[in-house]
Amino acid sequence: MTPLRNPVFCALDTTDLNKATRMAARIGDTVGGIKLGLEFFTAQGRKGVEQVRKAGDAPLFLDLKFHDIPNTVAGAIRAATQLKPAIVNVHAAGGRVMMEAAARAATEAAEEFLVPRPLVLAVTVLTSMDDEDLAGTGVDRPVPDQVRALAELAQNSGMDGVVCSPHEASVLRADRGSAFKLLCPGVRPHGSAPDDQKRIMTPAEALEAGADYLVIGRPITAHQDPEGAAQSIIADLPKPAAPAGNTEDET
Ligand SMILES: O=C(O)c1cc(=O)[nH]c(=O)n1[C@@H]1O[C@H](COP(=O)(O)O)[C@@H](O)[C@H]1O
Repeated sequence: MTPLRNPVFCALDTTDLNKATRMAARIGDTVGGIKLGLEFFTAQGRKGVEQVRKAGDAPLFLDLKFHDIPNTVAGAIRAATQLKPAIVNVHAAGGRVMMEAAARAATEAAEEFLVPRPLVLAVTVLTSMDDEDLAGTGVDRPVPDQVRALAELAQNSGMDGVVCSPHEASVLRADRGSAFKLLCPGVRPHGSAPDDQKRIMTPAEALEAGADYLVIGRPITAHQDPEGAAQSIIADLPKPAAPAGNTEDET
């Protein structure tokens, strides 16, 4: 993936094409990337995605969270790859064979259609869920244990990284190494409402915990000044460490 200007993907969760296009035009050159997900795609489809990405001129995370039999997911990844997203995703709970098929489909589609290969990430446990919600699905271990197990499965199945909450970022960074991408929603600047998110941290805390990318939606899009909100979130991020050997001569 080409380097981003910063790690923040802004989620444009709306069914309204004009609203999404206007928002992309307003914040597209401030944020690191734009995320379009199920709400927008179900209403506006591929043409809508193309229109928003032209308006925003920022890398696209196409968040469709595929979870189906391997053949169906491979076909969906193939179709998604043609839209030239930087990132696509599937649910890790779809299992090893499904994730292997997804990774292979991204590689093959990129070669066939002469487009960049997107990163394929696996969603572990949704950031809107806590232990009780997870237990309700029949999984009795605590959320962090389930996230660690799904991340291991995802890495062994050829995923480029996972979607997790910032709460799990530091342990996954230690478990899975520095090359495995960690993309974290569930990010809220100080003073923002959690909304339906249950495992949250601030943008700075999430990056310090080891996140590579942050997904932030409503704290920007529902703000009365979305550009200002995005700029202030980005200004407060810790600066990346300078490369080794690049220290200034202080004499
Ligand atoms: O895959 C995702 O992007 C995702 C995974 C997850 O576990 N939690 C989560 O919130 N998301 C997405 O991240 C965005 C978060 O939006 P806000 O809660 O408005 O910041 C939404 O578009 C969600 O669909």
